[in-house]
Amino acid sequence: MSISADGAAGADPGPTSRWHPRVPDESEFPAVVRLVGEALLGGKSDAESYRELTHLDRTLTVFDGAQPVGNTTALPLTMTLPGGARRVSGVSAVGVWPTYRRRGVLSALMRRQFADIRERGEDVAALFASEGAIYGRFGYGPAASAVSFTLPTRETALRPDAPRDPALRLRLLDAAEARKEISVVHQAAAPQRVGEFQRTEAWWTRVLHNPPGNPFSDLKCAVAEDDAGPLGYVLYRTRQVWDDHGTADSALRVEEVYATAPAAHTLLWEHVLTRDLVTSVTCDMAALDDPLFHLLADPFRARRRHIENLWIRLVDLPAALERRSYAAAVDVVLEVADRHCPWNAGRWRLTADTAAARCRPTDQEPDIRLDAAHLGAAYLGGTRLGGYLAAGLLSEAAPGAVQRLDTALHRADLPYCGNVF
Ligand SMILES: CC(=O)SCCNC(=O)CCNC(=O)[C@H](O)C(C)(C)COP(=O)(O)OP(=O)(O)OC[C@H]1O[C@@H](n2cnc3c(N)ncnc32)[C@H](O)[C@@H]1OP(=O)(O)O
Repeated sequence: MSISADGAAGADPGPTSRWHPRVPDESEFPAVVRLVGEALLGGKSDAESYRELTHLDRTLTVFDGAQPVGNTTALPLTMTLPGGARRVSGVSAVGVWPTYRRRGVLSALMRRQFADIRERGEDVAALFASEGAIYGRFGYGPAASAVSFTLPTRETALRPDAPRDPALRLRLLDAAEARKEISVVHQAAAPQRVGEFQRTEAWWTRVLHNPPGNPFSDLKCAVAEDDAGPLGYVLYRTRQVWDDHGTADSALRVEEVYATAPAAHTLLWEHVLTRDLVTSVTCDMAALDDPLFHLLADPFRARRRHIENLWIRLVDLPAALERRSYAAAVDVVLEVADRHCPWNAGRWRLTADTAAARCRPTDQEPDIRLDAAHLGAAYLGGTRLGGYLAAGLLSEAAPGAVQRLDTALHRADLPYCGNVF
């Protein structure tokens, strides 16, 4: 029996599992789409839009006869990580047919997927979880948080000393027309934030899609630019509303803001906050440390709600720890429990400084005993191992070892991914 991050010691869906995941073929894909749509209670178009993004050879499906009963895929994402951008497996489209749940289908899929990811030479997997209780047992840890928020426009203003540049201009256009310009801004902004990934054409098609039946307008885009070109953009939708007295009460929903200069950021937010007829601006997802929260004259006016963002899994633990950058020197022996990637389990000596890192097997006594999920949570620098220590979920034999490791893993920015996958 092994310990796991969720404290459970459940059934091990090892090679004796009755489920044998395999790559589906093109003719089977429509049934896979239906399975994922049904499991996630998503609309048909939701699931279908995955086809463009899905690489069949990175998809695994469990069949019972001809019927697909479980699925997962690993999207190839070039994600910004501490240490630079590299290929990450973006795990998505996870679903089990409702009459097959709790019979080990997901466990069989996860186990096979980890082996495939490792074989491809990718050391980190990332996902957005539908529920918090699913992925800890598989060695994923909650690595990033985000906020959604609402701003009542009549009570909201930006600080007078917010950076403003008279050389900047703003253009409002249909989002599809702006595709090329804004992709350049996004490409430049993504490396600045741990957790963001570079968007392919298929991703842009998905981001700029206008779903039928949406009560909000088609996507609009405001681009902030100077003579050298675009420096930022905001994508948003509006909904025209008149209250019972015939007074304008319209809503504006910000889908995303990316800027490579602080003054562009100010200009874009001032644009959405001052659109005529709008009384409330909402944003479904933003980084916890989005510059906007510092720029508001009264930050209390932003009604914020905490939401979960990326979960991270170190599939090849020594490779992932060696490829990471560190904020301070550390020399620590870790004893890692890993039920689903047994090649990670055991003792590792991590020796790192701000220039390089080395992670090798050792038989030295451990300083910290923890689960692979704890290292996944801490990997992006947004979750402190000290929290798990305080909760009694990991232990340290050498006093201060967790604090030293947290210091080395520290990042000045908070991790965030602006694209749910
Ligand atoms: C990255 C993404 O795509 S996120 C989307 C995830 N998908 C969904 O939420 C769709 C709806 N749910 C489902 O399709 C399924 O219930 C799944 C995929 C969450 C789980 O699939 P199952 O085949 O039932 O999981 P499986 O039987 O392998 O369970 C493994 C273990 O996880 C536990 N578990 C599975 N799902 C959950 C859950 N939602 N909450 C709590 N525990 C869970 C099981 O009890 C079992 O525990 P044990 O090891 O202690 O016995």
